[in-house]
Amino acid sequence: MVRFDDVGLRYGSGPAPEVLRDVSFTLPQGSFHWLLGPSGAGKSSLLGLMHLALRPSRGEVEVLGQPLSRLRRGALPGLRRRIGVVYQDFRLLPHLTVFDNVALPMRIAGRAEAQLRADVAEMLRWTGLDGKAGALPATLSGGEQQRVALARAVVTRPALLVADEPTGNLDGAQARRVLALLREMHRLGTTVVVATHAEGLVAEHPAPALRMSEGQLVAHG
Ligand SMILES: Nc1ncnc2c1ncn2[C@@H]1O[C@H](COP(=O)(O)OP(=O)(O)OP(=O)(O)O)[C@@H](O)[C@H]1O
Repeated sequence: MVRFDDVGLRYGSGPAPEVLRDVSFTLPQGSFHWLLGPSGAGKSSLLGLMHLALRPSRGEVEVLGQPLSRLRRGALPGLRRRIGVVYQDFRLLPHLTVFDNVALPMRIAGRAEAQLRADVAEMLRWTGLDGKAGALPATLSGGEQQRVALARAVVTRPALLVADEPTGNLDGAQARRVLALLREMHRLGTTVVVATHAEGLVAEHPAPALRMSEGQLVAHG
């Protein structure tokens, strides 16, 4: 479950204006939501709060049942590990192979190498990348890189998956494929939030949406 209660966010200190204002909503565990709104509306900022990269300037953010204001500092890494993130710009590590990029969160979590190999191999099959395990990111197409980013985000089977424009640079077929994988994660029980400008894709996959405008939530349903 994700709950925002009267959340405001301002970057930096001082009198900068809030980029998010009075944002309140609840996403039930296991739900799928689109996050919509024009460029600059605050979608990435909202997702940053959701995956705990940012802290609200006011209000309460509760993620996976944990209100952040009451979270012990030492509990933050463990909570973060239960959240998968697909970044707008992929953020793959260029010197690591596809396999090692996908394995990274499992290695950070201290998983045994034998178990990890099976899970990463399964994830590469699932995303249609099994022939690319040894490739470096720079040798892949945009769609392939996007699928590596997705495989890395879900390999630890996160309870919450947050995706920022995951079909941004993809053609229609690639975009549909990435979306099918996100819907499959949702079917398996993960709470999924997808920020997008791709209204065509949204029309093809009707689901509840959070709609942002100028830092405020203007529709939820
Ligand atoms: N690191 C930052 N420091 C200062 N201001 C920022 C920062 N990141 C975003 N902003 C500002 O916050 C506002 C919301 O930006 P945000 O990236 O959340 O919007 P968005 O809806 O995700 O846009 P897009 O669809 O173009 O990705 C914008 O005015 C932006 O300039």
